[in-house]
Amino acid sequence: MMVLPAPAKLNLFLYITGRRDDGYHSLQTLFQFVDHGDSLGFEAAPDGELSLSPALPGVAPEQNLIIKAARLLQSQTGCTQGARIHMTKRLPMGGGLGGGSSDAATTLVALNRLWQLGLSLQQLARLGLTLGADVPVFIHGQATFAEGVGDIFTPATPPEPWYLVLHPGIEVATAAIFQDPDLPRNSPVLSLQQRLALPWENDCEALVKKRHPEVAKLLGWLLEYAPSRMTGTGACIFASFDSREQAEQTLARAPESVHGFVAKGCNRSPLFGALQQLDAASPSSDTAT
Ligand SMILES: C[C@](O)(CO)[C@H](O)COP(=O)(O)OP(=O)(O)OC[C@H]1O[C@@H](n2ccc(N)nc2=O)[C@H](O)[C@@H]1O
Ligand SMILES: Nc1ncnc2c1ncn2[C@@H]1O[C@H](COP(=O)(O)OP(=O)(O)OP(=O)(O)O)[C@@H](O)[C@H]1O
Repeated sequence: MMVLPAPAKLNLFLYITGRRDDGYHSLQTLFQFVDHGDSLGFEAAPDGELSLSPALPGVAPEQNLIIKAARLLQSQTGCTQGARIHMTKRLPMGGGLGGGSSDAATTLVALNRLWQLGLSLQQLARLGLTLGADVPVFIHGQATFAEGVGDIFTPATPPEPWYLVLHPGIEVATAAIFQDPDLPRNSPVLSLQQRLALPWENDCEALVKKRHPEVAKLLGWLLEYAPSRMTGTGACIFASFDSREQAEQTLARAPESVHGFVAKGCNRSPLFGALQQLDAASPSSDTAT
């Protein structure tokens, strides 16, 4: 079985700079990966058959982004092969950690390899964008300053601290936040250098705190220990630390009902480290470049 990670992302900052006529928002955001996430296992199956286990509570298999990604790849390439996919879900859903998008990205990269389709990362990213706004970032696997509607990328190398990520126990619907009239949408468009030099903020944070007091309460608690922010449209929040120990000590002090994890920031996605290990084990296998 080919086992590959589907890591979480953090939006180290997120500014909303406008709204297009189609309702999508223009953003300036800095993506970084962490070395914690879901894990997916892939095995070839005959006759185009696709299966996923275990099922994700509340998500019908055909709605799962893993199956959607696999079907998309089959239909776009005419591939008649199938796959049995096993999922170890660790990332909370609707957490702003990009779990669904990361699962879709890992599925596209893995099946391109398993089925020997030979698509480039560029081609996979273009397919992935139809599944979710963040899928291309996970496919390119490099920390990125994203602009436009999240589709214009400039590689970036922010510091790679240890993070404590906390989940306030609620799910935030991304679309509802983007539809809320109270969302600020007028941050200035600045260069990456300017953005890096200014304090890092998230334009969705005040609104999500207002709509979800659980987020406000937990963020207030975490800010006592370290600089902290929300990722994406929430609900998760994160704080950065110089050492793993400091992050773990803070997690140990968190209120009992709060779930969280400690992870290292990575400017290169753990997915690509895992693919390199597969290459080293079988150098002749097909790899997207
Ligand atoms: C804001 C981010 O969390 C930053 O990482 C993501 O770009 C959101 O990614 P996502 O949850 O995969 O979002 P999608 O499923 O693509 O879009 C969900 C909804 O968010 C809104 N949306 C999303 C991205 C964007 N640039 N403008 C938007 O207005 C749209 O209403 C869309 O229907
Ligand atoms: N494999 C999957 N993993 C997680 N969610 C999935 C998956 N497939 C479909 N979904 C659906 O997508 C929704 C969003 O899940 P996801 O974990 O990607 O949210 P998120 O972390 O808030 O993403 P983002 O940071 O991109 O806003 C879920 O509520 C669920 O209904």
